[in-house]
Amino acid sequence: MKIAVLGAGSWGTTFAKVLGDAATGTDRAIMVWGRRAEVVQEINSSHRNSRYLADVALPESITASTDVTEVLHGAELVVLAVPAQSLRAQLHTWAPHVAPAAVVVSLMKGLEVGTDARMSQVIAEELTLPAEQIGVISGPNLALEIARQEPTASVVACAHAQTAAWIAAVCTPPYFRPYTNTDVVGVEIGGIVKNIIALAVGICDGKRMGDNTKASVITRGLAETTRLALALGGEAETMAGLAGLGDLVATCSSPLSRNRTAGRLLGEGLTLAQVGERMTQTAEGIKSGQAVHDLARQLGIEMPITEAVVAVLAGKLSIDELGPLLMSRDLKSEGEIQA
Ligand SMILES: NC(=O)C1=CN([C@@H]2O[C@H](COP(=O)(O)OP(=O)(O)OC[C@H]3O[C@@H](n4cnc5c(N)ncnc54)[C@H](O)[C@@H]3O)[C@@H](O)[C@H]2O)C=CC1
Ligand SMILES: O=C(CO)COP(=O)(O)O
Repeated sequence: MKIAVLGAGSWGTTFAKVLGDAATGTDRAIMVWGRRAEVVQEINSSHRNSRYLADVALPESITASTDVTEVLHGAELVVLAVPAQSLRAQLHTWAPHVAPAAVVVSLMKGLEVGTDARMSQVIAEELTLPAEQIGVISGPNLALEIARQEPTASVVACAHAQTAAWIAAVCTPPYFRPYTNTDVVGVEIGGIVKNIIALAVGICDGKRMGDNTKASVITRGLAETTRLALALGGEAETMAGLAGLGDLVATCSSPLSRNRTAGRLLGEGLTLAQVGERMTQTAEGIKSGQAVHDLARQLGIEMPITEAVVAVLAGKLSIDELGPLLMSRDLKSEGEIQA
């Protein structure tokens, strides 16, 4: 079996390792596409990607190339792990090389700015694939912890349960346990919005705020994530699961999170441009925030934390105004779905 992983960053490389470790001793071949020749060369010569994964050793079944034609040739599973805003343009180039029967899986947690499309929708449009060939993987999945083989659960979602089960069976090494779900919308929305909530929690950290404050942001963040997911046809149970609550907790708690780190730097007083200079990896919430905000507006959904974070990112709200703005909202019942 051949598997193509497009994107040799933190999560793409880690997921390639998951795929390799899930099939030790078989003839599975995993080929990774990377933009940078030096990253590709290091994977091939030393079985490492030190730029993203320090000294983690990669399985020998993984090879890499900068030539996407070679990587996609004969791949029955194609895994996509590039920054969300770059996916559509990349798929224009990649589409002719994807086998018509291939199952395509998104690892990405972003919403496309301008179209408000989820990554599974971008894939469906650009590759003209049916829903049964499109999967999404999301959950509390900080790449470096998984690369270090720390036990982790995740969610494989596909509208067709059989495809989800097939994908899950392909990516189950001893340290990674995927659960299946047919709620693609809920799984994707959970992964997208938690990045924005993590920016807010990071801001709290940067302002040296305590755990009550952060737990309040996380919990109300889940409430607004759930509102959006339900409005789009997602399920409340998904939001209480690994791709909702699970990912939100992991991302908002971990110093490994790029989104929380970006928020912390903003909270410490750096400008967005200065944060951008410091970050070497993708913090999807910074760009997706605007798309989530636009989508919520269109649907008439209140997402106050997202709205406030987006205003901060746009320079329309100062960090010091953020807390008082959220605290002065009208009082309401916790049970109100539209609150
Ligand atoms: N790192 C993590 O812990 C996790 C990341 N994700 C998601 O996976 C996706 C990929 O993230 P990471 O691998 O962490 O990011 P990363 O920043 O570590 O790597 C991104 C990769 O995409 C490449 N890239 C950058 N701009 C590009 C462009 N315009 N066209 C094509 N390739 C480009 C980079 O060279 C790099 O190989 C994101 O949507 C992220 O939210 C999801 C779960 C865990
Ligand atoms: O999605 C992630 C964990 O599940 C990674 O979060 P960050 O992109 O904030 O690092």
